[in-house]
Amino acid sequence: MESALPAAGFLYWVGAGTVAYLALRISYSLFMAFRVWGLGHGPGVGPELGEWAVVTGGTDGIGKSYAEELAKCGMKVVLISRSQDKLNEVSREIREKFKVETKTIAADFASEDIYDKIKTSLEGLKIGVLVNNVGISYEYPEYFLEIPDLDNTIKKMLNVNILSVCKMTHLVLPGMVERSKGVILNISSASGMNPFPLLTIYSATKGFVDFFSQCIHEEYKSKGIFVQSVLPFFVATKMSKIRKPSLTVPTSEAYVKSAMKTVGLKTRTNGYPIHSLMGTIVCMLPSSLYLKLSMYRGKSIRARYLKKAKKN
Ligand SMILES: CC/C=C\C/C=C\C/C=C\C/C=C\C/C=C\CCCC(=O)CC(=O)SCCNC(=O)CCNC(=O)[C@H](O)C(C)(C)COP(=O)(O)OP(=O)(O)OC[C@H]1O[C@@H](n2cnc3c(N)ncnc32)[C@H](O)[C@@H]1OP(=O)(O)O
Ligand SMILES: NC(=O)C1=CN([C@@H]2O[C@H](COP(=O)(O)OP(=O)(O)OC[C@H]3O[C@@H](n4cnc5c(N)ncnc54)[C@H](OP(=O)(O)O)[C@@H]3O)[C@@H](O)[C@H]2O)C=CC1
Repeated sequence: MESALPAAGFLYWVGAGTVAYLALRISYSLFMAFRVWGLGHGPGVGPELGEWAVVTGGTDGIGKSYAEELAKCGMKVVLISRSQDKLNEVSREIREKFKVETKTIAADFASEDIYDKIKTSLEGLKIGVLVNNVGISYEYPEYFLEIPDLDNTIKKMLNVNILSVCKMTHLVLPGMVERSKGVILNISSASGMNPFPLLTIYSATKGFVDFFSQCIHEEYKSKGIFVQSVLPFFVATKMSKIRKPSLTVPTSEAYVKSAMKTVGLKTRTNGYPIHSLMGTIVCMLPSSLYLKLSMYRGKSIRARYLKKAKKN
């Protein structure tokens, strides 16, 4: 009986400590959410950082929306993607709508020999913002060994999702450091925060982007550089193949408008209020439960995709 009492006291303090810790974490998250999305603040970007913004994969989806938001802030925009026709069309739209200068570079980030051309095209530009947005995912969630053309997929996905982030940062960061200012926005994914089976290679590349962003921010924040890791859940774009936006699946325009409010305030963000809530819940789940749920989710999308493919 006597020896049970100190144990009960110990458990009491462990319990109280855990409750206090969770209460503090939740209050801090709510305070930050209110500060970012409730109070709002001016754009954390603009020509004062350097007149040009560079957006990789800037002709569709999330990248196109970043290019438009940055142009709205008065920045000149460089768009980089594969198709010159799409580049011409989107850059014309941006020039006409926002009255800013634009530049285009046609390059395929699946290749490794494009960076000399990009370097030459960017020479002499004062780049204030780099958005490392380009990324590719699976056609549909699939088991590792069943991925069509696996060897080629591995190489392509690593080049587009990882190599592009490192190489573009290498090209742009020296100028930012020289001018002691600059913002780098790296588009990771919620599947880079927590593993997402059946999107295994993709999820792992996005984990790389998240770690890379956090480390570079820590290395260069004292030089006036702000690096952000953006971790969206599903957004309605060609990549997700979700056609109809919903409460949890915003359009890319709504997503980016919201994510831009976090620039300068948060080094890691899910970018959208409901996505942040989802991120908080997911991070509190035991990892075995999370993995079971995400595997279940992946399997159900896979089944729907394969059923649809069989019909067509
Ligand atoms: C609060 C959270 C609490 C607990 C969570 C617990 C556990 C965690 C579980 C899941 C984790 C959650 C999110 C994942 C994390 C990160 C995701 C990041 C994604 C990312 O980074 C980008 C990608 O890589 S996307 C993956 C690659 N692309 C694909 O796999 C495309 C596959 N999809 C398709 O081919 C088609 O969409 C389809 C065949 C599945 C359906 O097409 P269709 O018949 O044409 O139907 P609709 O497009 O009209 O859609 C109908 C409804 O289905 C929903 N839906 C469609 N696609 C998806 C999808 N990929 N993921 C989720 N939901 C999808 C769509 O919203 C419609 O819903 P309703 O309106 O409700 O009917
Ligand atoms: N949509 C979603 O649900 C989520 C997306 N993300 C991330 O957001 C980023 C953008 O995704 P999203 O907007 O959905 O993608 P989209 O497929 O809608 O757009 C992709 C853009 O990248 C360009 N692009 C694709 N492949 C290459 C390549 N090899 N070389 C050069 N450019 C290329 C495309 O232009 P073109 O085809 O002309 O080359 C297009 O401009 C990605 O990094 C993705 O991982 C993260 C979480 C969720």
